[in-house]
Amino acid sequence: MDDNRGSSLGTVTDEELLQAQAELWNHVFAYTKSMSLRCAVELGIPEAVHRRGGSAPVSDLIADLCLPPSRAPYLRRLMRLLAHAEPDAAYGLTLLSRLLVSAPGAGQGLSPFALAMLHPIVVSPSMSLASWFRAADGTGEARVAFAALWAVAKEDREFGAAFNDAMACDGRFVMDLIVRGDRGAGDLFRGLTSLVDVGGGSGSAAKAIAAAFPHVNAASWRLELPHVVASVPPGDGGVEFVAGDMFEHVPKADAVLLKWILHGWGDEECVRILRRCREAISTREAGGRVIVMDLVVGSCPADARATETQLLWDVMMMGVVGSPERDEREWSKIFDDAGFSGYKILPLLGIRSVIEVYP
Ligand SMILES: C[S@@+](CC[C@H](N)C(=O)[O-])C[C@H]1O[C@@H](n2cnc3c(N)ncnc32)[C@H](O)[C@@H]1O
Repeated sequence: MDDNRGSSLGTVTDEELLQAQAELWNHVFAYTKSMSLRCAVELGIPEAVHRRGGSAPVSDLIADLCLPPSRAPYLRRLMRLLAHAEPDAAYGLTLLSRLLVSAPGAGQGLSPFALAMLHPIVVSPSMSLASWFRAADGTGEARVAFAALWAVAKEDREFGAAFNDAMACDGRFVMDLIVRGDRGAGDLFRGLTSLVDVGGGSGSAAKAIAAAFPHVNAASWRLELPHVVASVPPGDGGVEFVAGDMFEHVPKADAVLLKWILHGWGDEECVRILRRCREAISTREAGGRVIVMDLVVGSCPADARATETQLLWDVMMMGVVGSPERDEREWSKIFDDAGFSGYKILPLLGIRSVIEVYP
């Protein structure tokens, strides 16, 4: 194993690299915390917590603030992020509500200051989580609005190129760790004779797997949307591209890789994708499995900073794409609903995990 990355840094271990990546995300998504605080203030949460004597379960907040009941799981996520930084979540919220509602001498507290300083223009252009929370129950229009924002961003050529670069860069980063196998991840692809990388993007992950594991190389595909396939030169990286839609059909193979796919979709869509994957893979006895690379919220309980990064991702995904990250219980439910018989979570990628899901 060659652990020495770059002479100026001396020896950098895989663990440190993963920590550095999490730290980078903490900075990148720092605005998510401000966005969440603004949302809480706009919704009147500090006042509601204050009226309830300093603490209130989410169900009470939903009722007190007349928010649609369907928003309860999302409000729980928002409060989870806001409360996380405090050693004692309830105490932290009490303090926050005191500060914002009744700071001594401030008369009306500091809410107006927080609102001004956390104005959407400062925090995040054209995005108001609070209006999403207030949106009428069951309409889903806010999700559509966020999805539309996301789509506009993706249509922006500069953003599109940056997004694709980011994905390709992550594919190389993760696969380098896995392929070198220092963390026991090398076993993931052992024994497989074929693999489909569903939503494989630029293909950096599939290419790394094909190069490192020639037995998989014999029959590997990347399934991508037709316009993505059309944009890639033929013969790129020795991994064949297949144009298609993962909701309709996944080509047959021993295993399917879903790297950073499912966290972008709601539960129903995930179950549909996973059903197609289940139809595609070999039996469990023959080594068939779906390899999910995604975040399992709560997978690093002893590391408060890592957990914070997970919660930032959670609220960021909830706000931008409308689909939050999942904890183990939530993952387990969608695997069950898609007809899988079991799964194993391997916390191999820092704040992200590899989940092997068995037919
Ligand atoms: C977040 S990117 C992940 C890319 C890659 N797996 C990675 O981790 O770098 C999601 C990918 O899914 C692809 N995708 C979206 N909808 C799809 C569909 N219905 N069928 C196949 N691929 C799809 C997108 O084109 C995009 O490349």
